[in-house]
Amino acid sequence: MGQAQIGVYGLGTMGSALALNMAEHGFDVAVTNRETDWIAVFVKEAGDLAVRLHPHEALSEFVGSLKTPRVILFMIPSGAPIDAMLAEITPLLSPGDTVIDGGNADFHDTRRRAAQLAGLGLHFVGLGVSGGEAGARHGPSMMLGGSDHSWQQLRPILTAIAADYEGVPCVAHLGPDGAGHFVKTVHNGIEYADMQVIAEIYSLLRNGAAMAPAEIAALFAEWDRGPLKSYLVEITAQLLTYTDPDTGHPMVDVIKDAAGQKGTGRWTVIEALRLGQSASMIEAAVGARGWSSEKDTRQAAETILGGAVGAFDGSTQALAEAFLAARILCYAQGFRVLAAASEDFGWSLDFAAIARIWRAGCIIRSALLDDIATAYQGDLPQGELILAPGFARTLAGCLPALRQVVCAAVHGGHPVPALSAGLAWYDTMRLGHGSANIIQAQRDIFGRHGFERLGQSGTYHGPWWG
Ligand SMILES: NC(=O)C1=CN([C@@H]2O[C@H](COP(=O)(O)OP(=O)(O)OC[C@H]3O[C@@H](n4cnc5c(N)ncnc54)[C@H](OP(=O)(O)O)[C@@H]3O)[C@@H](O)[C@H]2O)C=CC1
Ligand SMILES: O=C(CO)[C@H](O)[C@H](O)COP(=O)(O)O
Repeated sequence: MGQAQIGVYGLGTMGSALALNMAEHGFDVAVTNRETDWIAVFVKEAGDLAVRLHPHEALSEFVGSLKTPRVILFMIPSGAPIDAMLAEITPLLSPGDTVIDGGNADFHDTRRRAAQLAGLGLHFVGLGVSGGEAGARHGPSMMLGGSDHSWQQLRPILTAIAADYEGVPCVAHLGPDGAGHFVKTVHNGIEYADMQVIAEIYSLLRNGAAMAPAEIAALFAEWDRGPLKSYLVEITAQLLTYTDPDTGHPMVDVIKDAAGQKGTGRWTVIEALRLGQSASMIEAAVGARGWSSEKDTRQAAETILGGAVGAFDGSTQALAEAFLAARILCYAQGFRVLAAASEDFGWSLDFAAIARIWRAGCIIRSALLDDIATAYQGDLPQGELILAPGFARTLAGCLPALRQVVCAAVHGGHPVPALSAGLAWYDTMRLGHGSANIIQAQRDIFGRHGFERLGQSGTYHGPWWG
Protein backbone atom coordinates (compact mmCIF):
# COMPACT_ATOMS: atom_id res chain seq x y z
CA MET A 1 0.00 0.00 0.00
CA GLY A 2 1.45 3.35 -1.08
CA GLN A 3 2.04 6.21 1.31
CA ALA A 4 2.81 9.28 -0.77
CA GLN A 5 -0.09 11.76 -1.02
CA ILE A 6 0.89 13.01 -4.48
CA GLY A 7 3.32 12.08 -7.23
CA VAL A 8 5.26 14.64 -9.24
CA TYR A 9 6.56 13.58 -12.64
CA GLY A 10 9.04 16.00 -14.21
CA LEU A 11 11.70 17.54 -11.98
CA GLY A 12 12.62 20.48 -14.17
CA THR A 13 12.38 24.13 -13.08
CA MET A 14 8.70 24.04 -12.13
CA GLY A 15 8.22 20.40 -11.08
CA SER A 16 11.15 20.38 -8.65
CA ALA A 17 10.04 23.71 -7.10
CA LEU A 18 6.46 22.46 -6.64
CA ALA A 19 7.65 19.15 -5.14
CA LEU A 20 9.82 21.05 -2.63
CA ASN A 21 6.93 23.38 -1.81
CA MET A 22 4.67 20.38 -1.11
CA ALA A 23 7.34 18.68 1.00
CA GLU A 24 7.86 21.88 2.98
CA HIS A 25 4.13 21.91 3.77
CA GLY A 26 4.36 18.40 5.20
CA PHE A 27 3.13 16.33 2.27
CA ASP A 28 4.79 13.08 1.25
CA VAL A 29 5.67 13.40 -2.41
CA ALA A 30 6.70 10.61 -4.76
CA VAL A 31 9.04 12.02 -7.41
CA THR A 32 10.35 10.81 -10.73
CA ASN A 33 11.82 12.18 -13.94
CA ARG A 34 12.45 11.07 -17.53
CA GLU A 35 16.22 11.48 -17.10
CA THR A 36 16.54 9.23 -14.06
CA ASP A 37 20.11 10.25 -13.09
CA TRP A 38 18.72 13.60 -11.99
CA ILE A 39 16.28 12.15 -9.44
CA ALA A 40 18.87 11.26 -6.77
CA VAL A 41 20.70 14.56 -7.27
CA PHE A 42 17.43 16.47 -6.80
CA VAL A 43 16.57 14.61 -3.58
CA LYS A 44 20.10 15.08 -2.21
CA GLU A 45 19.96 18.82 -2.92
CA ALA A 46 16.61 19.03 -1.09
CA GLY A 47 18.44 18.89 2.28
CA ASP A 48 16.03 18.59 5.21
CA LEU A 49 13.06 18.24 2.88
CA ALA A 50 14.45 14.99 1.42
CA VAL A 51 12.71 13.01 4.15
CA ARG A 52 9.34 13.83 2.50
CA LEU A 53 10.52 13.11 -1.04
CA HIS A 54 10.22 9.50 -2.23
CA PRO A 55 12.25 8.88 -5.38
CA HIS A 56 11.43 6.20 -7.95
CA GLU A 57 13.03 5.40 -11.29
CA ALA A 58 10.42 2.99 -12.67
CA LEU A 59 7.01 4.43 -13.51
CA SER A 60 5.24 1.37 -12.09
CA GLU A 61 7.01 1.80 -8.72
CA PHE A 62 6.23 5.53 -8.73
CA VAL A 63 2.53 4.80 -9.30
CA GLY A 64 2.55 1.96 -6.76
CA SER A 65 3.98 4.23 -4.08
CA LEU A 66 0.91 6.51 -4.09
CA LYS A 67 -2.08 6.41 -1.78
CA THR A 68 -5.31 5.59 -3.61
CA PRO A 69 -7.20 7.19 -5.20
CA ARG A 70 -3.99 8.51 -6.69
CA VAL A 71 -3.04 12.07 -7.61
CA ILE A 72 -0.23 12.54 -10.13
CA LEU A 73 1.08 15.89 -11.31
CA PHE A 74 2.94 16.12 -14.61
CA MET A 75 5.20 19.20 -14.97
CA ILE A 76 6.57 18.58 -18.45
CA PRO A 77 6.08 20.33 -21.80
CA SER A 78 2.46 20.03 -22.83
CA GLY A 79 1.62 18.66 -26.27
CA ALA A 80 3.11 15.40 -27.51
CA PRO A 81 5.03 14.63 -24.27
CA ILE A 82 1.81 14.70 -22.21
CA ASP A 83 -0.03 12.44 -24.69
CA ALA A 84 2.90 10.01 -24.70
CA MET A 85 3.02 9.93 -20.88
CA LEU A 86 -0.74 9.45 -20.61
CA ALA A 87 -0.48 6.43 -22.91
CA GLU A 88 2.25 5.02 -20.66
CA ILE A 89 0.69 5.73 -17.29
CA THR A 90 -3.04 5.11 -17.74
CA PRO A 91 -2.73 1.28 -17.84
CA LEU A 92 -1.13 1.53 -14.37
CA LEU A 93 -3.98 3.58 -12.85
CA SER A 94 -7.36 2.70 -11.30
CA PRO A 95 -10.79 4.34 -11.56
CA GLY A 96 -10.97 7.44 -9.36
CA ASP A 97 -7.31 8.40 -9.87
CA THR A 98 -6.52 11.94 -11.04
CA VAL A 99 -3.83 12.94 -13.50
CA ILE A 100 -2.90 16.64 -13.59
CA ASP A 101 -1.20 18.54 -16.38
CA GLY A 102 0.38 21.55 -14.63
CA GLY A 103 2.05 22.85 -17.78
CA ASN A 104 0.92 25.56 -20.15
CA ALA A 105 -1.41 23.53 -22.35
CA ASP A 106 -3.75 24.42 -25.18
CA PHE A 107 -7.14 24.07 -23.49
CA HIS A 108 -8.56 22.25 -26.52
CA ASP A 109 -6.03 19.47 -25.83
CA THR A 110 -7.04 19.49 -22.16
CA ARG A 111 -10.71 19.01 -23.07
CA ARG A 112 -9.80 16.13 -25.38
CA ARG A 113 -7.62 14.49 -22.71
CA ALA A 114 -10.27 14.91 -20.01
CA ALA A 115 -12.81 13.14 -22.23
CA GLN A 116 -10.31 10.41 -23.08
CA LEU A 117 -9.49 9.70 -19.42
CA ALA A 118 -13.13 9.95 -18.34
CA GLY A 119 -13.76 7.01 -20.69
CA LEU A 120 -11.34 5.01 -18.51
CA GLY A 121 -12.93 6.11 -15.23
CA LEU A 122 -9.99 8.46 -14.61
CA HIS A 123 -9.99 12.21 -13.93
CA PHE A 124 -7.86 14.69 -15.84
CA VAL A 125 -7.11 18.13 -14.45
CA GLY A 126 -5.74 21.06 -16.41
CA LEU A 127 -3.95 23.15 -13.80
CA GLY A 128 -2.67 26.57 -14.76
CA VAL A 129 0.32 27.41 -12.59
CA SER A 130 1.78 30.90 -12.52
CA GLY A 131 4.64 32.50 -10.67
CA GLY A 132 7.68 31.04 -12.38
CA GLU A 133 10.25 29.14 -10.36
CA ALA A 134 10.07 31.32 -7.23
CA GLY A 135 6.27 31.19 -7.23
CA ALA A 136 6.21 27.42 -7.63
CA ARG A 137 8.67 27.07 -4.76
CA HIS A 138 7.11 29.54 -2.31
CA GLY A 139 3.51 30.06 -3.42
CA PRO A 140 2.11 30.05 -6.96
CA SER A 141 -1.28 31.16 -8.20
CA MET A 142 -3.17 28.14 -9.54
CA MET A 143 -6.17 27.87 -11.84
CA LEU A 144 -7.86 24.48 -11.76
CA GLY A 145 -10.09 22.95 -14.41
CA GLY A 146 -11.47 19.50 -13.67
CA SER A 147 -14.06 17.48 -11.80
CA ASP A 148 -15.35 18.18 -8.27
CA HIS A 149 -13.88 14.80 -7.31
CA SER A 150 -10.39 15.95 -8.33
CA TRP A 151 -10.82 19.34 -6.64
CA GLN A 152 -11.74 17.62 -3.36
CA GLN A 153 -8.69 15.35 -3.71
CA LEU A 154 -6.34 18.22 -4.49
CA ARG A 155 -7.75 21.00 -2.37
CA PRO A 156 -5.75 20.36 0.84
CA ILE A 157 -2.45 20.23 -1.03
CA LEU A 158 -3.11 23.14 -3.38
CA THR A 159 -4.48 25.50 -0.74
CA ALA A 160 -1.43 24.74 1.43
CA ILE A 161 1.16 25.44 -1.27
CA ALA A 162 -0.59 28.37 -2.99
CA ALA A 163 0.39 32.00 -2.61
CA ASP A 164 -1.47 33.75 0.17
CA TYR A 165 -3.16 37.13 -0.26
CA GLU A 166 -4.22 38.47 3.14
CA GLY A 167 -5.16 34.97 4.30
CA VAL A 168 -6.84 33.91 1.03
CA PRO A 169 -5.06 31.13 -0.89
CA CYS A 170 -4.54 31.95 -4.56
CA VAL A 171 -6.09 28.80 -6.00
CA ALA A 172 -9.60 28.08 -7.24
CA HIS A 173 -11.63 25.45 -9.01
CA LEU A 174 -12.74 27.47 -12.02
CA GLY A 175 -14.72 24.95 -14.03
CA PRO A 176 -14.49 21.60 -15.80
CA ASP A 177 -11.80 20.19 -18.12
CA GLY A 178 -10.12 23.07 -20.03
CA ALA A 179 -11.36 26.00 -17.90
CA GLY A 180 -8.19 26.26 -15.78
CA HIS A 181 -5.83 26.08 -18.74
CA PHE A 182 -7.94 28.62 -20.63
CA VAL A 183 -7.78 31.08 -17.73
CA LYS A 184 -3.99 30.53 -17.49
CA THR A 185 -3.69 31.17 -21.22
CA VAL A 186 -5.50 34.50 -20.91
CA HIS A 187 -3.41 35.32 -17.82
CA ASN A 188 -0.38 34.93 -20.07
CA GLY A 189 -2.03 37.03 -22.78
CA ILE A 190 -2.43 39.86 -20.27
CA GLU A 191 1.18 39.22 -19.20
CA TYR A 192 2.31 39.71 -22.82
CA ALA A 193 0.40 43.01 -23.14
CA ASP A 194 1.61 44.41 -19.81
CA MET A 195 5.21 43.47 -20.64
CA GLN A 196 4.89 45.13 -24.06
CA VAL A 197 3.51 48.33 -22.50
CA ILE A 198 6.47 48.37 -20.10
CA ALA A 199 8.91 47.83 -22.98
CA GLU A 200 7.31 50.67 -24.96
CA ILE A 201 7.52 53.06 -22.01
CA TYR A 202 11.13 52.03 -21.36
CA SER A 203 11.96 52.72 -24.99
CA LEU A 204 10.37 56.19 -24.90
CA LEU A 205 12.42 57.03 -21.82
CA ARG A 206 15.63 55.53 -23.12
CA ASN A 207 15.56 56.40 -26.82
CA GLY A 208 13.28 59.44 -26.72
CA ALA A 209 14.20 61.10 -23.43
CA ALA A 210 17.84 59.87 -23.33
CA MET A 211 17.51 58.57 -19.78
CA ALA A 212 20.11 56.07 -18.52
CA PRO A 213 18.97 52.59 -17.39
CA ALA A 214 19.75 53.45 -13.77
CA GLU A 215 17.51 56.54 -13.93
CA ILE A 216 14.72 54.53 -15.51
CA ALA A 217 15.18 51.88 -12.84
CA ALA A 218 14.65 54.52 -10.16
CA LEU A 219 11.51 55.74 -11.91
CA PHE A 220 10.07 52.22 -12.14
CA ALA A 221 10.94 51.62 -8.48
CA GLU A 222 9.03 54.79 -7.61
CA TRP A 223 6.05 53.65 -9.70
CA ASP A 224 6.15 50.34 -7.86
CA ARG A 225 5.24 52.17 -4.67
CA GLY A 226 1.97 53.57 -6.10
CA PRO A 227 -1.04 52.49 -8.17
CA LEU A 228 1.26 50.85 -10.75
CA LYS A 229 2.65 48.47 -8.12
CA SER A 230 3.13 45.07 -9.71
CA TYR A 231 5.57 42.21 -10.02
CA LEU A 232 6.45 43.13 -13.62
CA VAL A 233 7.25 46.75 -12.70
CA GLU A 234 9.29 45.51 -9.72
CA ILE A 235 11.45 43.15 -11.79
CA THR A 236 11.86 45.75 -14.52
CA ALA A 237 13.19 48.21 -11.94
CA GLN A 238 15.58 45.52 -10.73
CA LEU A 239 16.82 44.25 -14.10
CA LEU A 240 17.74 47.79 -15.18
CA THR A 241 20.27 48.08 -12.34
CA TYR A 242 22.47 45.19 -13.51
CA THR A 243 25.81 45.56 -15.29
CA ASP A 244 27.24 43.02 -17.71
CA PRO A 245 30.36 41.61 -16.02
CA ASP A 246 32.00 40.97 -19.44
CA THR A 247 31.64 44.44 -20.97
CA GLY A 248 30.78 46.74 -18.09
CA HIS A 249 27.72 47.94 -20.06
CA PRO A 250 24.22 47.97 -18.59
CA MET A 251 23.03 44.35 -18.81
CA VAL A 252 19.93 45.39 -20.73
CA ASP A 253 22.12 46.79 -23.52
CA VAL A 254 23.81 43.47 -24.29
CA ILE A 255 20.62 41.41 -24.49
CA LYS A 256 19.49 40.85 -28.09
CA ASP A 257 16.20 42.63 -28.77
CA ALA A 258 14.43 39.52 -30.08
CA ALA A 259 11.67 38.21 -27.79
CA GLY A 260 10.88 34.51 -27.46
CA GLN A 261 7.38 33.12 -27.15
CA LYS A 262 6.09 29.67 -26.42
CA GLY A 263 2.48 30.02 -27.57
CA THR A 264 0.13 31.16 -24.81
CA GLY A 265 -0.06 34.77 -26.03
CA ARG A 266 -0.80 33.57 -29.56
CA TRP A 267 -3.43 31.11 -28.26
CA THR A 268 -5.18 33.96 -26.42
CA VAL A 269 -5.40 35.98 -29.61
CA ILE A 270 -6.55 33.00 -31.70
CA GLU A 271 -9.27 32.13 -29.18
CA ALA A 272 -10.32 35.77 -28.86
CA LEU A 273 -10.81 36.00 -32.62
CA ARG A 274 -12.58 32.64 -32.72
CA LEU A 275 -14.97 33.93 -30.05
CA GLY A 276 -15.68 37.10 -32.07
CA GLN A 277 -13.52 39.29 -29.83
CA SER A 278 -10.40 41.32 -30.42
CA ALA A 279 -7.96 41.57 -27.54
CA SER A 280 -6.09 44.20 -29.54
CA MET A 281 -3.43 44.98 -26.93
CA ILE A 282 -2.55 41.30 -26.57
CA GLU A 283 -2.56 40.98 -30.35
CA ALA A 284 -0.18 43.96 -30.54
CA ALA A 285 2.11 42.36 -27.98
CA VAL A 286 2.21 39.02 -29.80
CA GLY A 287 2.84 40.81 -33.09
CA ALA A 288 5.58 42.95 -31.55
CA ARG A 289 7.36 39.82 -30.27
CA GLY A 290 7.14 38.36 -33.78
CA TRP A 291 8.58 41.51 -35.40
CA SER A 292 11.27 41.71 -32.73
CA SER A 293 12.53 38.29 -33.74
CA GLU A 294 13.12 39.56 -37.31
CA LYS A 295 16.33 41.27 -36.21
CA ASP A 296 18.17 40.85 -39.55
CA THR A 297 15.27 42.27 -41.54
CA ARG A 298 14.96 45.24 -39.18
CA GLN A 299 18.68 45.95 -39.40
CA ALA A 300 18.51 45.91 -43.20
CA ALA A 301 15.37 48.08 -43.15
CA GLU A 302 17.02 50.63 -40.88
CA THR A 303 19.61 51.42 -43.58
CA ILE A 304 16.92 51.70 -46.28
CA LEU A 305 14.03 53.33 -44.40
CA GLY A 306 16.02 55.36 -41.87
CA GLY A 307 15.94 54.49 -38.22
CA ALA A 308 16.20 57.88 -36.54
CA VAL A 309 13.67 58.69 -33.81
CA GLY A 310 12.79 62.11 -32.48
CA ALA A 311 12.93 63.34 -28.92
CA PHE A 312 10.12 62.32 -26.60
CA ASP A 313 9.23 65.30 -24.49
CA GLY A 314 6.35 63.86 -22.47
CA SER A 315 6.63 64.09 -18.69
CA THR A 316 7.21 61.05 -16.49
CA GLN A 317 3.90 61.89 -14.80
CA ALA A 318 2.13 61.60 -18.18
CA LEU A 319 3.87 58.27 -18.76
CA ALA A 320 2.73 56.96 -15.38
CA GLU A 321 -0.87 57.93 -16.11
CA ALA A 322 -0.71 56.50 -19.64
CA PHE A 323 0.68 53.28 -18.18
CA LEU A 324 -2.14 53.02 -15.64
CA ALA A 325 -4.78 53.57 -18.34
CA ALA A 326 -3.11 51.00 -20.59
CA ARG A 327 -2.95 48.47 -17.79
CA ILE A 328 -6.67 48.85 -17.02
CA LEU A 329 -7.45 48.48 -20.72
CA CYS A 330 -5.35 45.34 -21.20
CA TYR A 331 -6.78 43.59 -18.13
CA ALA A 332 -10.27 44.57 -19.32
CA GLN A 333 -9.59 43.04 -22.74
CA GLY A 334 -8.36 39.83 -21.11
CA PHE A 335 -11.50 39.58 -18.97
CA ARG A 336 -13.65 40.11 -22.07
CA VAL A 337 -12.01 37.06 -23.65
CA LEU A 338 -12.72 35.08 -20.47
CA ALA A 339 -16.35 36.22 -20.54
CA ALA A 340 -16.77 35.18 -24.17
CA ALA A 341 -15.26 31.75 -23.51
CA SER A 342 -17.31 31.27 -20.37
CA GLU A 343 -20.45 31.88 -22.41
CA ASP A 344 -19.35 29.71 -25.33
CA PHE A 345 -18.29 26.72 -23.22
CA GLY A 346 -20.92 27.11 -20.47
CA TRP A 347 -18.24 27.41 -17.78
CA SER A 348 -19.90 30.10 -15.63
CA LEU A 349 -16.47 31.49 -14.77
CA ASP A 350 -16.36 33.51 -11.55
CA PHE A 351 -14.44 36.63 -12.63
CA ALA A 352 -14.13 37.98 -9.09
CA ALA A 353 -12.56 34.67 -8.01
CA ILE A 354 -10.14 34.82 -10.94
CA ALA A 355 -9.08 38.36 -10.03
CA ARG A 356 -8.70 37.25 -6.39
CA ILE A 357 -6.35 34.35 -7.21
CA TRP A 358 -4.25 36.63 -9.42
CA ARG A 359 -3.59 39.08 -6.56
CA ALA A 360 -0.53 37.15 -5.36
CA GLY A 361 1.85 34.50 -6.62
CA CYS A 362 1.39 35.05 -10.35
CA ILE A 363 3.36 37.04 -12.89
CA ILE A 364 0.59 39.62 -13.48
CA ARG A 365 -0.06 40.29 -9.80
CA SER A 366 -0.63 44.01 -9.37
CA ALA A 367 -2.36 46.57 -7.19
CA LEU A 368 -5.16 46.69 -9.76
CA LEU A 369 -6.42 43.15 -9.19
CA ASP A 370 -8.03 43.83 -5.83
CA ASP A 371 -10.04 46.63 -7.45
CA ILE A 372 -10.98 44.29 -10.31
CA ALA A 373 -12.19 41.65 -7.84
CA THR A 374 -14.27 44.31 -6.06
CA ALA A 375 -15.70 45.59 -9.35
CA TYR A 376 -16.85 42.09 -10.32
CA GLN A 377 -18.50 41.65 -6.94
CA GLY A 378 -20.72 44.68 -7.59
CA ASP A 379 -22.98 45.65 -10.46
CA LEU A 380 -20.87 46.10 -13.56
CA PRO A 381 -22.59 48.17 -16.30
CA GLN A 382 -22.83 45.95 -19.42
CA GLY A 383 -20.49 43.51 -17.63
CA GLU A 384 -17.60 45.77 -18.73
CA LEU A 385 -14.69 46.50 -16.42
CA ILE A 386 -13.99 49.84 -18.11
CA LEU A 387 -17.52 50.93 -17.13
CA ALA A 388 -17.15 50.14 -13.43
CA PRO A 389 -17.45 53.58 -11.77
CA GLY A 390 -13.95 53.48 -10.25
CA PHE A 391 -12.24 52.37 -13.48
CA ALA A 392 -14.28 54.74 -15.67
CA ARG A 393 -13.17 57.60 -13.39
CA THR A 394 -9.51 56.56 -13.44
CA LEU A 395 -9.60 56.13 -17.22
CA ALA A 396 -11.17 59.55 -17.68
CA GLY A 397 -8.41 61.04 -15.52
CA CYS A 398 -5.56 59.20 -17.28
CA LEU A 399 -6.78 59.26 -20.88
CA PRO A 400 -5.45 62.74 -21.72
CA ALA A 401 -2.00 61.45 -20.72
CA LEU A 402 -2.36 58.26 -22.79
CA ARG A 403 -3.44 60.36 -25.78
CA GLN A 404 -0.56 62.78 -25.27
CA VAL A 405 2.00 59.95 -24.92
CA VAL A 406 0.76 58.12 -28.01
CA CYS A 407 0.72 61.39 -30.03
CA ALA A 408 4.24 62.29 -28.91
CA ALA A 409 5.48 58.77 -29.67
CA VAL A 410 3.90 58.75 -33.13
CA HIS A 411 5.28 62.24 -33.81
CA GLY A 412 8.80 61.09 -32.88
CA GLY A 413 8.57 57.81 -34.83
CA HIS A 414 8.61 55.60 -31.72
CA PRO A 415 6.66 52.35 -32.13
CA VAL A 416 4.00 51.99 -29.44
CA PRO A 417 1.73 49.23 -30.78
CA ALA A 418 0.21 48.21 -27.43
CA LEU A 419 -0.33 51.74 -26.08
CA SER A 420 -1.92 52.87 -29.34
CA ALA A 421 -4.08 49.72 -29.59
CA GLY A 422 -5.38 50.40 -26.09
CA LEU A 423 -6.19 54.00 -26.95
CA ALA A 424 -7.94 52.99 -30.18
CA TRP A 425 -10.07 50.47 -28.32
CA TYR A 426 -11.03 53.03 -25.66
CA ASP A 427 -11.91 55.60 -28.33
CA THR A 428 -14.01 53.01 -30.17
CA MET A 429 -15.93 51.95 -27.08
CA ARG A 430 -16.72 55.46 -25.88
CA LEU A 431 -18.57 56.38 -29.08
CA GLY A 432 -22.21 55.34 -29.18
CA HIS A 433 -22.18 55.97 -32.92
CA GLY A 434 -19.23 54.64 -34.93
CA SER A 435 -18.32 54.23 -38.60
CA ALA A 436 -19.51 50.67 -39.31
CA ASN A 437 -22.51 52.05 -41.24
CA ILE A 438 -20.04 52.63 -44.12
CA ILE A 439 -18.89 49.01 -43.91
CA GLN A 440 -22.46 47.76 -43.92
CA ALA A 441 -23.27 49.82 -47.00
CA GLN A 442 -20.15 48.55 -48.79
CA ARG A 443 -21.05 44.94 -47.92
CA ASP A 444 -24.54 45.44 -49.22
CA ILE A 445 -23.31 46.96 -52.50
CA PHE A 446 -20.80 44.24 -53.30
CA GLY A 447 -22.51 41.23 -51.77
CA ARG A 448 -26.19 42.06 -51.12
CA HIS A 449 -25.50 41.24 -47.44
CA GLY A 450 -28.17 43.60 -46.15
CA PHE A 451 -28.10 45.92 -43.15
CA GLU A 452 -30.25 46.97 -40.23
CA ARG A 453 -31.72 50.50 -40.14
CA LEU A 454 -31.37 52.62 -37.02
CA GLY A 455 -34.41 52.21 -34.82
CA GLN A 456 -36.06 49.58 -37.02
CA SER A 457 -36.03 45.81 -36.96
CA GLY A 458 -35.48 43.60 -39.98
CA THR A 459 -32.92 43.52 -42.81
CA TYR A 460 -32.81 46.15 -45.54
CA HIS A 461 -31.00 46.86 -48.79
CA GLY A 462 -29.88 50.24 -50.13
CA PRO A 463 -30.99 51.97 -53.31
CA TRP A 464 -27.66 51.07 -54.97
CA TRP A 465 -28.77 48.86 -57.82
CA GLY A 466 -31.35 51.16 -59.40
N1 LIG B 1 9.20 28.00 -16.38
C1 LIG B 1 8.12 28.72 -16.07
O1 LIG B 1 8.19 29.90 -15.65
C2 LIG B 1 6.78 28.10 -16.21
C3 LIG B 1 6.58 26.92 -16.90
N2 LIG B 1 5.33 26.37 -16.99
C4 LIG B 1 5.10 25.10 -17.68
O2 LIG B 1 5.58 24.04 -16.87
C5 LIG B 1 6.01 22.95 -17.68
C6 LIG B 1 7.43 22.59 -17.30
O3 LIG B 1 8.23 23.73 -17.54
P1 LIG B 1 9.68 23.90 -16.90
O4 LIG B 1 9.74 23.24 -15.58
O5 LIG B 1 9.99 25.35 -17.00
O6 LIG B 1 10.57 23.10 -17.95
P2 LIG B 1 12.02 22.46 -17.76
O7 LIG B 1 12.61 22.46 -19.13
O8 LIG B 1 12.77 23.07 -16.67
O9 LIG B 1 11.71 20.94 -17.35
C7 LIG B 1 11.04 20.11 -18.24
C8 LIG B 1 10.74 18.78 -17.56
O10 LIG B 1 9.96 18.01 -18.48
C9 LIG B 1 10.65 16.78 -18.72
N3 LIG B 1 10.41 16.38 -20.09
C10 LIG B 1 10.73 17.06 -21.21
N4 LIG B 1 10.32 16.37 -22.30
C11 LIG B 1 9.74 15.24 -21.84
C12 LIG B 1 9.14 14.13 -22.48
N5 LIG B 1 9.03 14.07 -23.81
N6 LIG B 1 8.66 13.14 -21.72
C13 LIG B 1 8.75 13.21 -20.37
N7 LIG B 1 9.32 14.22 -19.70
C14 LIG B 1 9.80 15.23 -20.44
C15 LIG B 1 12.10 17.08 -18.45
O11 LIG B 1 12.75 15.87 -18.17
P3 LIG B 1 14.35 15.68 -18.40
O12 LIG B 1 14.98 16.18 -17.13
O13 LIG B 1 14.48 14.25 -18.61
O14 LIG B 1 14.70 16.52 -19.60
C16 LIG B 1 11.98 17.98 -17.23
O15 LIG B 1 11.72 17.24 -16.07
C17 LIG B 1 5.85 23.43 -19.12
O16 LIG B 1 4.62 22.97 -19.63
C18 LIG B 1 5.82 24.94 -19.00
O17 LIG B 1 5.08 25.55 -20.05
C19 LIG B 1 4.25 26.94 -16.37
C20 LIG B 1 4.39 28.11 -15.68
C21 LIG B 1 5.64 28.81 -15.56
O1 LIG C 1 3.62 30.74 -18.00
C1 LIG C 1 4.61 31.41 -17.82
C2 LIG C 1 4.53 32.64 -17.00
O2 LIG C 1 3.22 32.92 -16.58
C3 LIG C 1 5.89 30.99 -18.46
O3 LIG C 1 7.01 31.67 -17.99
C4 LIG C 1 5.79 31.10 -19.95
O4 LIG C 1 6.87 30.45 -20.54
C5 LIG C 1 5.73 32.55 -20.43
O5 LIG C 1 5.40 32.60 -21.78
P1 LIG C 1 6.48 32.92 -22.93
O6 LIG C 1 7.62 31.93 -22.72
O7 LIG C 1 5.72 32.70 -24.19
O8 LIG C 1 6.93 34.34 -22.72
